[in-house]
Amino acid sequence: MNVYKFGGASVKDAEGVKNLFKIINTQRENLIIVVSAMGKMTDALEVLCNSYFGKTGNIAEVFQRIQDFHQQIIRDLFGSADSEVNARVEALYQELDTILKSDPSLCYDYEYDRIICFGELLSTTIIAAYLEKQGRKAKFTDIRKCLITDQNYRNACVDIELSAQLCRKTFNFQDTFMYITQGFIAGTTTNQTTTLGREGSDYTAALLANLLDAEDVTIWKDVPGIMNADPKIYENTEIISKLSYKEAIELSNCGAKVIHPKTIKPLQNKGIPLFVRSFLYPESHGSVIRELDEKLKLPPIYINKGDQLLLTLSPRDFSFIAEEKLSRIFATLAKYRLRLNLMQNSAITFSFCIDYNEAIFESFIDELHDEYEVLYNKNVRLLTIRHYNEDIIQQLTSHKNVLVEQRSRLTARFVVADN
Ligand SMILES: Nc1ncnc2c1ncn2[C@@H]1O[C@H](COP(=O)(O)OP(=O)(O)O)[C@@H](O)[C@H]1O
Ligand SMILES: N[C@@H](CC(=O)OP(=O)(O)O)C(=O)O
Repeated sequence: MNVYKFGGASVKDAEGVKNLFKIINTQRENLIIVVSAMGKMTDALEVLCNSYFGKTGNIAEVFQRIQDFHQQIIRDLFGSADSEVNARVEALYQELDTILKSDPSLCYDYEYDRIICFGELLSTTIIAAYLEKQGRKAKFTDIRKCLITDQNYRNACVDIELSAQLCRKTFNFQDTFMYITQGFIAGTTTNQTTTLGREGSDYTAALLANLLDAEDVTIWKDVPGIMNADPKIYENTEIISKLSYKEAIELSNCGAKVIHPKTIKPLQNKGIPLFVRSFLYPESHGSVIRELDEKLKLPPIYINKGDQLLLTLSPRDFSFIAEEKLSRIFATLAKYRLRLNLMQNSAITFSFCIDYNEAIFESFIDELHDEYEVLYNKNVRLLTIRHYNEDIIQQLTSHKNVLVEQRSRLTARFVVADN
């Protein structure tokens, strides 16, 4: 059995859906198709959720834009005559409308998950109907019934044992050899919707592959494979055709957007290969991530993580930054769900980089202020160079304002202020 994952970029319009059909149509093995929301629909649903929760009043307008986007794709795929797909999609709009007309609870994260899931529910409903129309029926499966998580809304943690049982029952391949299901979303034992963290559909594909012992996973992207840098930012990038799991974990963890960081572990645990291939050139092999015996000679790989906040804390009482202080700083980071992207300490300072988040910036700093003098730089970027050499460091950092620098045997990291 294989798992294919199609992200938002691959199904951003009717042409994308037709292309998905062409790709899966060549497949002869048992297959699970995992799909994300179409195009930028998760961003649009976030705006809708914020309007609903903050009662800002333009709910109807945003909701209409979301419906118009999907209706255009439906018209392009089915013409105006297909009433069945329209009925299914209309039922989803109704369900969402009912939520939007009720008063929100006090829990933003709960409201977020029950609204944001409609991106994936709409995309899989439309694509399932299109595949059926083309004569390649894929069984529509609501992942929320079998991928079970705790109630940590927006960043839920999967109950592996229960999900394994339920997923094996659901994806049993007895009456079909193809399923279509949603990435990113999941459910609780009490039928609440949860999500696995933004861009978590790659992770869903890896989880399903692990739970069902898939042969391999392919994620279809708008790039030829894993490149030595983001081809949308840098020129003259080259494809890396083979990578070890360990290397892939390091890259995604440093911010290489091409794979979600949580994706690799479930695959590594079962030795399942991950292919990253281009949906634009499906005949090309792309990249494969797997257990590798040989030591690969890799070119310098560089990752640019923008919109970072660099903070430097110095205790007001001039005491040392020791374990107790660090553990309190970590607890504050965990409270705000902030992930450390880089850290460095001296006797009386602790510096770290996190993703900048306007919504919590002030209260986070306020919380640290009593105990520390807090200095910060907004709008910096974190540049990571794996397998570095002096030439590439020179090329990427010369004439730049480097605020922090760290080097280990394989990795060099720089916090850079561009202005
Ligand atoms: N090293 C890299 N190799 C390839 N793509 C990369 C790399 N680093 C960042 N990217 C970016 O990742 C994007 C694909 O990931 P993403 O947009 O999350 O896909 P999707 O949402 O379709 O799953 C590419 O368009 C590219 O800009
Ligand atoms: N739609 C979700 C999940 C996801 O993984 O999407 P994509 O595969 O398009 O990155 C998001 O945008 O966060």
